[in-house]
Amino acid sequence: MLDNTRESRRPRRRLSLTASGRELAPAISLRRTFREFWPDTRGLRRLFVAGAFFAVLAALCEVAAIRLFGHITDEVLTTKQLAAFWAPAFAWLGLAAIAGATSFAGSYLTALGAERFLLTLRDRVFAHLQTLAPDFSENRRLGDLMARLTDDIEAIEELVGSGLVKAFTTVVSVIFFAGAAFFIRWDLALLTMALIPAFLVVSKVFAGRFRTAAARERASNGAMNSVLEEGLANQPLVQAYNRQEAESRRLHREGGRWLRANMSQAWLSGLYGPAVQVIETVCLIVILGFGAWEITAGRLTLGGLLAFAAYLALLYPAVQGLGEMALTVSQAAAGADRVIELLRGRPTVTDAPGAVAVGRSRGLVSFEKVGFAYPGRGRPALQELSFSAVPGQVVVLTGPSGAGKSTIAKLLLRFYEPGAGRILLDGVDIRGLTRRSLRENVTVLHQETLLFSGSVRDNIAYGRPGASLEEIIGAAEAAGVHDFVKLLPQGYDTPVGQRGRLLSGGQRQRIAIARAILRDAPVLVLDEPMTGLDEGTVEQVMRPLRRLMAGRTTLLITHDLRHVPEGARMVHVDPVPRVDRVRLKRVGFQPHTARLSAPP
Ligand SMILES: Nc1ncnc2c1ncn2[C@@H]1O[C@H](COP(=O)(O)OP(=O)(O)OP(=O)(O)O)[C@@H](O)[C@H]1O
Repeated sequence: MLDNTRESRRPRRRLSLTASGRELAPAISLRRTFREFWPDTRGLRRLFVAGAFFAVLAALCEVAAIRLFGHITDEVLTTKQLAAFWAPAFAWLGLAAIAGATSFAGSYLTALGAERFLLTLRDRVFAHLQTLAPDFSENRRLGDLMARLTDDIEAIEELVGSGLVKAFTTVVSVIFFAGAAFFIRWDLALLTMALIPAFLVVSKVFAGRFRTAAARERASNGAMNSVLEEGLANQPLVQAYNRQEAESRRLHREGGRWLRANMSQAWLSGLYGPAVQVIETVCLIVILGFGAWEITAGRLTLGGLLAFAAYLALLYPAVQGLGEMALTVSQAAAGADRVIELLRGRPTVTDAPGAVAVGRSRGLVSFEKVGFAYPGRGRPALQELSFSAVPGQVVVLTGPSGAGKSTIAKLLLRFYEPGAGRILLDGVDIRGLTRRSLRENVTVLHQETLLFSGSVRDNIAYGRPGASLEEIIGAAEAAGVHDFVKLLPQGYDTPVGQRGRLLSGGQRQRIAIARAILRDAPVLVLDEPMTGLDEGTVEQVMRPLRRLMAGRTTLLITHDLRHVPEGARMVHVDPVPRVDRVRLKRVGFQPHTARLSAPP
C-alpha cells in the first residue's frame, strides 16, 4: 500500500521543545488543530486529491492482480493447462506496470503537496513571529523556537496534509480488499471481519497513552536541543570558564530524559505490534481451518482460498495502518499544540485604525511624562519621563543600570506602548503613525552589534535593500570600514561569520555604522555604542559616529560620559524607586522625573 507521508521519509525522532524546556504546551483538540491549519492547504488540495486518486488506482490494480492469481491457480496450476497461463500472466504484468506508475504518481503528488504545505505554514508562523515584540523571541529559548518552526510544523503536515491522503487511501484500500474477500466467500469474509473491531480497540487503547508519551518526548527533546544550542553558541564562555564537563553533564542529563521519553514511546510501539499480530494470526488460522473444510467439501477452490488469504494479507496491514494512524495523529497533535501556542502570541502593539504613514520626518522627538511597565512586571521601568530632542542635537540619556534607558529606544520604535504620557515625532503622537513608517525614521545601533552571517557587503546593504555598490562603498568609507575591508581576503564579499564573529568588535561596530549611514534615517538612537571597545578602537569608531550624527537627532544612551560630544544635552534617567504598593496607594506616590542638566 502507498505510504507517502513525511513520517515514512524521515527519522521518527524529532527535536522539539517548549519555552521552559520540559514544560508541555497545552493540549488542543484535533478539531481546533484542523480549524487552525486547514486554510493553509488552500491551493494544495488538488495535489492531495490527485495523490489520493492515484493511490486508490494502485490499490485497485492490486485487487485485480490477486484475482488473476486465483484464476491462474484454478485454471492453470490445478488443471495443468499451460496454454491458459499466458493471457492472465500478461494481464498481470500490465497491471503491475500500471500499479507501479500510479503508485509513483500518488507518492510524488502527495509529497509535493506536503512540501508546499510546509513552506506555506513555516512562512506563516515566521511572519507571525516577526509581528511580535522582539522580547517574545528573546524571552524564549532559541532551540525551542527552531524546533517549533521545523519539526513541529512537519508534524502538523502529517495531520492535515499527507496524513489525510494516507487516511483516505487506507480506508478505500480496506473497502476494496474487504469487498474482494466478500466477493469470493461472504460468509468466510464475515467471520474474519468480526475480528476487525479488535484491531481498532487495541489502537484506541494505545492512542491516548501514545499521545502523552509523544508530548513528553517532544518537550524533553526540545530541552536537549536548547542545551546543545546554548552550549555551542556560548563556546568561548564555556571554555574560558572551564565549564566543558559541566556542559557535557547538562547535555547528558537532558539526553537521558529524552532517552526515557523515547523508551516509553518504544515500549508502547513495541507492545502494539505483537498485540495486533496475535489478532492477525488468530484470523489466519481460522481462515485456513475453515477454508480446508470447505475445499474438502467441494464448496471452495484452492485458487479461491489462496486469493482470499492474499486479500486478507493486504487487508490486515491496511486495518493495522488505520490503527497506527491514530498513533501518528497523537504524535502530530502534540506538535500542533506547540505551534498553535506560538500563533496565539499577540503583538503588544498594532497600527491604530486610520494610522498615517509618515514620510521622512524632520526628526523632532519628544517624550511627555512617559510611564511604562513591562507586561507582567508590577514595577514600572519608566515613570513620568520627559525630554525632547531636535534635529542636529545630541541628547545623552544616562543613569544607573536598569534605570530604563534601553526601554526608551523600545518605546520610540513602538515595540511597546507607553502606559502613560505620549511620545511625539515632529509633534505627532507616534500612536497615530504606522509602525513601518515610524521605524523608517529611526535607526538604532544596539549595545551588541547585530550582524547576519552573510558578507560585509550584505550586512551594510541591510540598511537599504537595493543600494548600489557605489552607495555601499560610500557608506563604508564614511564609517571607516573601507580601510580594513580592502585587507580582507574577498574584500566586500568576505563572510563575517555567525553574528560577525570573524571580525573584531570595532570592525563590527563600524559595519553597523556604515549600515546606519546607508539607511539615512533622521533619528538616531545609539545604545552604549562604545561598550567593550578599548580606547584606540573607540577613537576609530567615534570619527564615523560623529559623521553619522551630523544633522540628525541623536539619542545617545551611555554610562560612559567620556565620549559625549560637545554641546550634548544630558538627561538623567533615574530608576523608579521601589515603593510598597499598598503604602503607595495610601500615601500618594510622588513620581520622579527625568532631570535635565547643562552639558558637562
Ligand atoms: N523584556 C523585558 N521584560 C521585562 N522586564 C524588562 C525587560 N527588559 C528590561 N526589563 C526591566 O526593565 C528595567 C529597565 O531595563 P533597561 O534595559 O531599559 O535598563 P537600562 O537603563 O538600559 O540598563 P543598562 O544600562 O544596564 O543597559 C530593568 O529593571 C529590567 O529588568
